[in-house]
Amino acid sequence: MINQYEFNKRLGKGQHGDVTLCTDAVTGKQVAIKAVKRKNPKVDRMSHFKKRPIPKTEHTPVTEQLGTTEHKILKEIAIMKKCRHPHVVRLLEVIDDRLYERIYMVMEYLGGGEVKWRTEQGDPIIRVSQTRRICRDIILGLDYLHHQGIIHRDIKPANLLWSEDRRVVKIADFGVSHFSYAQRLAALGEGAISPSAEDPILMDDSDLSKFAGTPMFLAPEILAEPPGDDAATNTSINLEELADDTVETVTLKQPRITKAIDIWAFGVTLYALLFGQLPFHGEQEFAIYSAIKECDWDVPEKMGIDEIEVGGRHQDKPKKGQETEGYLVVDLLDRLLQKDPRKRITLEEVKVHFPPRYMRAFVHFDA
Ligand SMILES: Nc1ncnc2c1ncn2[C@@H]1O[C@H](COP(=O)(O)OP(=O)(O)OP(=O)(O)O)[C@@H](O)[C@H]1O
Repeated sequence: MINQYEFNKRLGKGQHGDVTLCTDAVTGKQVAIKAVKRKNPKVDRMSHFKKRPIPKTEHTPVTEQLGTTEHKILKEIAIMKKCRHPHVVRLLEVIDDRLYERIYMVMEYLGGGEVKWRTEQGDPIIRVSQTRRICRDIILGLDYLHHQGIIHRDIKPANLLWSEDRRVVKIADFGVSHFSYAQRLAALGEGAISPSAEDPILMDDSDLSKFAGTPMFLAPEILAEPPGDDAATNTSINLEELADDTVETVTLKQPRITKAIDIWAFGVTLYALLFGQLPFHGEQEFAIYSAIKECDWDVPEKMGIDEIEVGGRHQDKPKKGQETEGYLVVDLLDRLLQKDPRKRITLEEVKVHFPPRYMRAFVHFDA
């Protein structure tokens, strides 16, 4: 028990600690508590080993423990504290246990678990209509995050959690997320906020010198610069892990972290949910990276567990109003998986053509 929370059962294990289902003895409500050790010498040694000297940026690092477990957790907390949205997992309280050097993140509990995207045989596991609902929730959640200046950096099915009744999906896991003051300013208009109003830990952008995320979901602009020597140590990573669990952090010379990387990862996620497979393939990690950077993707004949006809990767443009669902899906994927981030569709554009409340099909484009 910690404060009024009774620990029930373990929900999962993250890199920095366990997530446990707990009951709030005062309200009787269930919550999920992530318990993290402030100091994790083993993880810190590994990240120190992987890290290169931090380049100077306009924002000076705010903490001496930069890059340590403690810094990562404090940043994750600062980011989650900013968020209050129906499609973003809510942080309810933080308990700082100085005696045992632990931080407890008390979060709302999402009882439906992670969004699953494939069967053991590698087939789709959900219906196309369900994928549409999940998409709507991600778009709304992501749009909110981007307006807050937050780039999630690890959008993938495993970081999307279902509510108990499976009506709602929420974006979770802000372990590698980044706060961009410039993006926040752009969303609000100049003069709307001052940097001093922000938590100093958020203003530290030294983490932009690294790419973080899950390899199969990384945007091509992140991979554009050849990864350093330390990336070579990753070549033996199991490909199944690459798709589901592994979060890599490798130093890059020129960061290109903008909100467009979340749009790309959303595109990969949409593809995964529809087809039960990923759009880019390769025997090894670097083959996958070059496929992401250089290759086009293809589509299976059918999508969803309901096996709806897709109609092929390149389809003739139908007359307005006569678009099949397959055509609309491929069109949307095409715009999400644009290799050039400047040409990639924005969430504003997706929303204009894809009003969430009237979502008959995936998207309607005039152009
Ligand atoms: N609010 C929540 N409600 C229900 N289950 C949750 C919640 N948050 C996390 N979980 C579950 O706990 C597991 C671990 O979550 P966590 O975010 O710590 O792990 P992770 O994704 O491996 O992150 P990291 O690598 O940053 O430690 C996840 O698999 C998730 O299913």
